[in-house]
Amino acid sequence: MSTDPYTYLEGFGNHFTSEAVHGALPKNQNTPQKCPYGLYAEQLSGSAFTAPRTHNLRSWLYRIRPSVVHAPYEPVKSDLLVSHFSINSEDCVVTPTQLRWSPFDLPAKPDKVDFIQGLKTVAGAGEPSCRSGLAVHVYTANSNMDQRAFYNSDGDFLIVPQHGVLDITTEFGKMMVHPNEICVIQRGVRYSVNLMGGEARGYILEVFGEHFELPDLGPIGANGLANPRDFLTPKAAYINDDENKGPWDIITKFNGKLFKTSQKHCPFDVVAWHGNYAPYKYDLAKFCVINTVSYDHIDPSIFTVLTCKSYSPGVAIADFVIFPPRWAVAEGTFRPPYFHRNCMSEFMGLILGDYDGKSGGFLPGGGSLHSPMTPHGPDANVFKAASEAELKPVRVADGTQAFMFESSLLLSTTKWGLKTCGKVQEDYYKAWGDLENNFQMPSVDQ
Ligand SMILES: O=C(O)Cc1cc(O)ccc1O
Ligand SMILES: [Fe+2]
Repeated sequence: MSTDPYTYLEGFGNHFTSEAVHGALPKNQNTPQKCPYGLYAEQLSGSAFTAPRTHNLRSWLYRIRPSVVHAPYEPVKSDLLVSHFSINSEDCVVTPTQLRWSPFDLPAKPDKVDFIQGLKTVAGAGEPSCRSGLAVHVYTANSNMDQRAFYNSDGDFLIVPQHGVLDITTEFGKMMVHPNEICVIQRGVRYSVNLMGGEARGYILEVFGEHFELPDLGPIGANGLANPRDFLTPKAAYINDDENKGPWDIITKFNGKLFKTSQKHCPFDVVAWHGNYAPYKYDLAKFCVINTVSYDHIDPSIFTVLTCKSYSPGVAIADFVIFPPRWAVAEGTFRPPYFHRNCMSEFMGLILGDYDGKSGGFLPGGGSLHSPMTPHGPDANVFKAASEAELKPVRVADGTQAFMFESSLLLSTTKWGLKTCGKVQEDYYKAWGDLENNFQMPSVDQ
C-alpha cells in the first residue's frame, strides 16, 4: 500500500461539496450578496454554460481573493512545448516508421528543473485554439514548484507518473499521486507540484476539446473496468496569506505557449467549493480486469480506463488503456498481442516491469509510437515463445504496468521527440526481422 496523507471525496463525476471551514459554503445559492466569512464567489466553467446536463461541468469556488487579482501576463520561453501539429508546423515531423524510445533522461544535476520546466512534447495532433486534438508530453523534474502555480488554458492533463511521487496542491485541495496511480487536472484548474522523492518522470496525455469520461460498458453490464467509486477528488484545503507570504508566479499554457503573471497572494486560498468540475486521481491497481475466459485475444479496448470521445460514436480522440496484472486462461490461443495494422495511433509507455508484447527494448520511462496503418505486433522472441507455450492458466503482467494512449487522430512527432531527445532506437525495426517463413505446404496426399 502506498502512503497518502490526504483524505478524498469518492466518486466519478459527482456533484461534490467540500468545506475546509464549516459554514463557508453559502446556503441555498451560489452568489449571495455577501458570502460567508467575507469570501469571494468564483465560478470555474469546464463546459459551455449551455452544454446539455450530461456534459455540463462547473464548480463554484469560495476564496479569500478572486483569481483576477494579479499583474499582467508576460511570455515565457517554452521551446520544447508543442501544441500545434499541422503539416506546416516547424516543430514537428510526420513519419509512418515504428518508433521506440529508450527511457527519457532525468534532469542532470546541478540543473534545477520543476514539473513545468521539465515538460517536453513528444507527439500530437490538432491544436488548442479550435479545441480539437491532443498532445503527448513527458515530464522529467528534480525540484519543487514551491511558490509557482500552473494552469492549462488549452486542455485537460491526464498525468501518468512513472518515477517519483507527486505531491500536488490544487485550488480544490491536495492530492498525492504515486507511480501506478494517475490523475486528471482539468483545463483552468491551478496547481503546484512538489516532488516527494526529489526526482520525477512521467507521461501526460493532453486533450484540447472534450474531457475524460468513463467508457460505456455495453454488454459488460453496470460494473467493472474502472469503477466510479475508486476515483478520488481532493477535499477543500486553503492557505491563508498570513501563513505563506507571496509573491506567487502563476504560469499558464495558452495556445501552446507559456505565459507568466505574478500576484502577492497564494492561489490556493479556496476555503470551500462545490460542483462537478474538479481534479481526481485513480489507483490503476483497482482496475477490475475483464477478458476472455474461453479463446482468442480480446482487443485492448477491454482495458480502457478513461476515454475522451469524439463526435463519432465509439471513436475516441484519445483512450487511456492499461495492460494490468491478470490471469491469462485463453485456450488454443496465441495469447500475447497479435500482429496488426490499426487505423488508430498507438503511443505506449511503461510504468513498471515489462510488457508481454516485447521481449526487450521497451523499458520503464521509455515509449513507443505505432502510427495509423503501420504494421506492428509481438517481436520474434515473443512470437516463438508464445507459439510453443503450454496453455495452462497463468498470471501475466504481475509487477508490471504498461499503458497506451490510443487516438483516432494521426500523431505527428516533435523535433525533440524524433531527434533532440536522443532516445529513438534506430534499430527498433529489427525486433521483427527474425520472424521466419514457417509455411509448410500440405503434402499432396493430405
Ligand atoms: O500494439 C500493442 O502492443 C498494443 C495492443 C495490445 C493488444 O493486446 C492488442 C492490440 C494492440 O494494439
Ligand atoms: Fe498495437
